[in-house]
Amino acid sequence: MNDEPPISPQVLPPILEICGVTRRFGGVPALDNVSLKVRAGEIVALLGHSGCGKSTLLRIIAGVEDIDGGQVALGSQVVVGSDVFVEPEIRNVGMMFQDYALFPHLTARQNIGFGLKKMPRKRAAARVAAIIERLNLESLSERYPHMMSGGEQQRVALARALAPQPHILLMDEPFSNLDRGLRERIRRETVDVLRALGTTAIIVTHDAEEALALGDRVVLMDKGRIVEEGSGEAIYRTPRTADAALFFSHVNIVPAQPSGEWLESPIGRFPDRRARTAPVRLFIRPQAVALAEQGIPARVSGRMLLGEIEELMLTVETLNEPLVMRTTTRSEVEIGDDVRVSFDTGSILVCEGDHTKTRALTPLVDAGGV
Ligand SMILES: Nc1ncnc2c1ncn2[C@@H]1O[C@H](COP(=O)(O)OP(=O)(O)OP(=O)(O)O)[C@@H](O)[C@H]1O
Repeated sequence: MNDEPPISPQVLPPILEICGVTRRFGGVPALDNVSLKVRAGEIVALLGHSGCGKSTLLRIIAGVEDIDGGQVALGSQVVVGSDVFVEPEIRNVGMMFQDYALFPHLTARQNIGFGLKKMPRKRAAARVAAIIERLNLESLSERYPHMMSGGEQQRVALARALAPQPHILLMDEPFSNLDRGLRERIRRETVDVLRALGTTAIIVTHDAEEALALGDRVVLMDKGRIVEEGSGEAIYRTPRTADAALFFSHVNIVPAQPSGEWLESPIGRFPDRRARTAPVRLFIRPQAVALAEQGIPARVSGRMLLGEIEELMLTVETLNEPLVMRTTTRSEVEIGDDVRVSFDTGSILVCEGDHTKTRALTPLVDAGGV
C-alpha cells in the first residue's frame, strides 16, 4: 500500500510562470509588468473590464502575440524572453475561443481530431474516441457544426482543445455566447471535465460572478496590470483594494471620522482598533445591510426582485445616497414604510482617505479584534 500523502497542487512547481511581461501597442502598454504563476491542475479565472489586457496575455502565452519585455516559461522551458521564441505549434498550449471557431466543413469527430494530425492514425482515433466518450458526445460525433446548438458546439470545441492533452488550456470568454440558464450548466460541466482530467486552465471572463464560480484562484486585471489575486472567497470577502471591492458588487460608501477606538459616521459609530487619524470611507456591501428591530431610522424608497435576491433602497436622512440592501429572504415592507436598519460590522471594510485616490482597504475590526 502506498502511504505517501497525495501531492497537493500547491507544492508542485508552476506549470506556467509569467515574469514581468510588458506589451505595448503604439507606445501604450496593453500589459505592464505582469507576473503570474499557475500550478499544475489549477483553474485560474482571469477577470477584468474590457480592454484591460486579458486576451493579450492569453495570446502571449499561446505564442500568437509577441512581448516587449519580461519572459514566459511553460514547465521549465522559457518559451518567450530575450532571444527566445518557441513557435506556437510546439508549445502544446490549448486555446478555446468565445466563438468556438469550429471548422464548418468538418464533423464533430473530425474537428476534435484536428489537432492530432502528427499522431499515428490509430492512436489519434483512439484518443478522439476516448474524449468523445468522456464528454458524452457520441450522439453528436458525425454532425457538422451547423447541425448543433450553441451548447453542443461549446462541448465539441472543449473536446477539440483537450484532445492534444495540452500543458495548459486557455479559454477566452468560453461561455459568453450561451444564454444564462445554459451558461451555468455548461460552466459547471466544463469545470467538472477540467477537474476530472486534471487540466490546468486559465479562463478569461469579464463577469465577476462567473470568475467566483469558476476558479481556484481569481486574478483581477486593470489597465494592463494584475491588481489583485486570491481565492474567490478571499477576493470577494476581504478585497485589499477599492477596485476589487467595486468590481464584485455595488458597495455603499459612507464617510466616517476616527474618534479613539471608534469610527463616527452618519449611520452610527463602529468599533475600530486601528489607530487612524484621517477621515475614512466605510465600504458596506448590500448584503451587510439588514432590516432590524433596533438600528438607524430609514425609509424604503425602492424595492426590486433580482431572481432569488431582493434589493431594497433605503433612504437615510443623514446620507446623500440611499443605502442599497440585498437579501435572500423576502421582506414584508413596501415603498414608503419607515424601518430600522443595522449593519454586519464584521464585513465592513475601511478605505483611508478618498476612495477615488487611496485604494487600499482594511477590515473594520482587525484580526485580533472583537
Ligand atoms: N493588435 C493590436 N493593436 C493595437 N492595439 C491592440 C492590439 N491588441 C490589443 N490592443 C489594445 O490593447 C488593450 C488590451 O486589449 P485586450 O484585447 O487584451 O483586452 P481584453 O481585456 O481582452 O478586452 P475584451 O474583454 O474586450 O476582450 C486594448 O486597449 C486594445 O485596444
